[in-house]
Amino acid sequence: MTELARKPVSESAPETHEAQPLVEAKNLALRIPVFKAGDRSVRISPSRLLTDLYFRRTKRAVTTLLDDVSFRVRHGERLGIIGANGAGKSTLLRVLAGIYTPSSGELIVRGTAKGLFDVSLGMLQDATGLENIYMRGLQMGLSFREIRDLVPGIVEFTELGDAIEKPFNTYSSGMRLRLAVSISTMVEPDILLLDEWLGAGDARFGGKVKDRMNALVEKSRGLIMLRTTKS
Ligand SMILES: Nc1ncnc2c1ncn2[C@@H]1O[C@H](COP(=O)(O)OP(=O)(O)OP(=O)(O)O)[C@@H](O)[C@H]1O
Repeated sequence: MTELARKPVSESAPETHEAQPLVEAKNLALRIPVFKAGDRSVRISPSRLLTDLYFRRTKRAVTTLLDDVSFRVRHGERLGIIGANGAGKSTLLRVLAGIYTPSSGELIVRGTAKGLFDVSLGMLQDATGLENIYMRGLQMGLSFREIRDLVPGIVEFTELGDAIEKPFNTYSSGMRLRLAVSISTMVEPDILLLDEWLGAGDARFGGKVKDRMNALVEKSRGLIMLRTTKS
């Protein structure tokens, strides 16, 4: 396995040559250390020490979430990744979106790869809906001016009205979902990463979300979508 690099994933996405794949993953692996609750404690009880010694437990375990994953996605292609619960599908999307850096292997992403998954991730509980729009927009690489231009459309889509000025932690779960989905769909990525098809809120809002997602799918140059198998 080659030591990795998520090769320059240019956010300012130069027009890529259509002959080049949008995504090239070669032998990707992701290994992360897993801490047990007691690992960070300075107190070690004698019984805990003896148990760890008996089972020959090392202090830090490393778990392999992805191993030897290779694939390509070309312009116009739609790739479905099917696997059982816990197979590593969402983890793979997070690697493609740049949230996790692979431990080894090679990943080339030509263009912007953004996902409609973990939609509520990164919301600031004490900040208002509007402030969260700005925060998430900046995290997505947009400028203040770009966000400001997008705000009216986002706010309208949420149908939150004046509540957009209220703190996120005062929102109902349906309101949170509306805001999160509206923010997550505000930019059109080149490569769209979908974790199952999102069902959002009530039936009417769910219909709006479906329409918006269909539009994003049509505009994207490539699509990677997850589906969980039953067993
Ligand atoms: N940050 C983490 N630390 C430790 N283990 C993790 C972490 N994230 C995921 N895992 C583990 O990695 C495995 C893969 O998780 P992942 O969420 O990618 O699976 P999935 O295929 O998307 O599952 P599902 O269909 O249930 O959503 C699981 O066993 C999960 O417990």
